[in-house]
Amino acid sequence: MAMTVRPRRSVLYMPGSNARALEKGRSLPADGLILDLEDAVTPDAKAAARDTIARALADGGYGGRELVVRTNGLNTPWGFEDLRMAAACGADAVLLPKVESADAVRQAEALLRASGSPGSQRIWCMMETPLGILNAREIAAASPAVGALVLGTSDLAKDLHAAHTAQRLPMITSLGLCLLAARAYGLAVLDGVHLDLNDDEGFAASCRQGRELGFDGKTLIHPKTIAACNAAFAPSAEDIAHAHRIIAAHAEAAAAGKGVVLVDGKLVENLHVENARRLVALADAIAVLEGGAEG
Ligand SMILES: CC(C)(COP(=O)(O)OP(=O)(O)OC[C@H]1O[C@@H](n2cnc3c(N)ncnc32)[C@H](O)[C@@H]1OP(=O)(O)O)[C@@H](O)C(=O)NCCC(=O)NCCSC(=O)C[C@H](O)C(=O)O
Ligand SMILES: [Mg+2]
Repeated sequence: MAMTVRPRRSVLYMPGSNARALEKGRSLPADGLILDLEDAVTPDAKAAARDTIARALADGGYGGRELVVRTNGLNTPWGFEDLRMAAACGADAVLLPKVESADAVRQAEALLRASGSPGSQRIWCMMETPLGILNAREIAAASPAVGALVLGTSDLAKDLHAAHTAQRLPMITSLGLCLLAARAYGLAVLDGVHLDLNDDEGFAASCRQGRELGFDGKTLIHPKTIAACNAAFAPSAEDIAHAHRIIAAHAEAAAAGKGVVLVDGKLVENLHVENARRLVALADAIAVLEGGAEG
């Protein structure tokens, strides 16, 4: 059975106020772009940034990259107008900041739909406050429109009074709760940003850890980190070859009336085949995206 998987290895934030960044986004090899109206934009630049994003999306040229607009909260002077623009701009998803309840998701969804947001436009939720993390399950289940949970580890570390450490132990409980909620409800889940742009080793380690934990990809703040992130979250050539061997060996066993088989001395059952199919589907989708990406 064919399986569709959308690659979300690397998702780059760019300030909506930075027209040069929005232009650059058309040729960067990120799987997704978050055009930000929230933390990266100063209050006096919010209205102009909203117009800049609307114009950039109307102009197009972003190829197969997934396009996401991060709005300000509805408890700010800009949230309502941001949602109205986001509903009409053609973005694939709207990213709500600091989501703490299912009600907040449903309120934003009602405003989006009333402003003309198409049914295909997803709602992504920033998970970045202690209450939001505690309510991860109800947020994930709030509406079929919810498409992804995105970790906001900077705000979260601040609110937890936690340190940013190499192993990220202070974050582990929160990462785990969001992963559980996302997987339980069939959502994508993206890891938070690595703030130190001079720390290549630490960045690589956090990508590795994110992938091992089960994240689909990582959010980024600078284009120079995209390639390493894409490599970390993509299946390797060996992974892909191994997945094909698992699928073939299991099919052969099934044809002989057996439900299990050994591959390289390891037991392979249906669940491993399912995993192998997902991995192959992801690799295929990456090949299509990279074949079609400009620049
Ligand atoms: C961090 C930066 C301010 C650094 O910018 P700059 O000094 O311009 O970097 P460079 O000179 O090295 O840039 C080289 C070229 O790359 C372009 N560039 C840089 N960053 C981006 C980007 N994010 N997207 C697209 N293009 C980018 C520059 O324009 C240069 O191009 P060229 O003219 O061709 O030389 C900057 O990187 C930046 O603003 N990053 C994004 C910051 C941001 O969005 N922050 C908010 C999101 S993170 C967050 O909120 C987390 C969450 O909420 C939480 O709580 O954890
Ligand atoms: Mg934040």
